[in-house]
Amino acid sequence: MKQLVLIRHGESAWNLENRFTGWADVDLTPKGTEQALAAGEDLRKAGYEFDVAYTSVLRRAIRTLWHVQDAMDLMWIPVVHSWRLNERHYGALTGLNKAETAAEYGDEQVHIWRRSYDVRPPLLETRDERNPQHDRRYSKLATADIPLGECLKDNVERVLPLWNESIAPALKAGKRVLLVAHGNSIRSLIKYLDQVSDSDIMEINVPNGVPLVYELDDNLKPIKHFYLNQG
Ligand SMILES: O=C(O)[C@H](O)COP(=O)(O)O
Repeated sequence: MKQLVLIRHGESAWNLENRFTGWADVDLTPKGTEQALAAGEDLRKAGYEFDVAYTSVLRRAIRTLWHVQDAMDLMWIPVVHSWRLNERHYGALTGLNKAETAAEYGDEQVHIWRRSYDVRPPLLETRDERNPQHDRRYSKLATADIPLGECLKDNVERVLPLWNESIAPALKAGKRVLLVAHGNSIRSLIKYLDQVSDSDIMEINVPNGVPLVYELDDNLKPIKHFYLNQG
């Protein structure tokens, strides 16, 4: 049996302010820090161990992972940081308040932007200061790989190369994998692992800071999955 645990970062400043976040690099709130530490404590008490961790290049996920590693006394394990695990890029919606945007464009439009599988949000202009091309951490990426706005389908296509080239081989080699990422990069993995349909994935939401345990067979097909300490 192969073990993969997925954790969405703890509450961020913009989760609290109800703002579209995407690739904006906001930090955890005090509650987010508590959620991250509690996730680590719960995993430790339940006897989980990890051999390698994966996270994004965004601080809310990285700091969540740090707290989990700290609570588990696992600060020494190797960590892979990949832009491929970043949140879905929210394009020109980045930074806007979700309720105010719904009041302006309607609940239905905002639901489509937030949950449809293949409708992108309005894209950023190339010259927009929120364009990741201006950020040094993405300087080694091909321009074509740097998004100006993504739908979940784009996010799935960005996550899967990391899965195929690094995460799946680690699992197949018997490593117990901890992955701390974001609501939509985790939904992308759930969609792939459980072969969720394009319409059913719209109903799946991932809570902040609650470990989602996957037990996989030797071919990495899910045997079962469950949220730790959620019944
Ligand atoms: O990027 C964001 O705003 C959130 O992390 C996820 O947003 P969503 O719930 O609108 O997909």
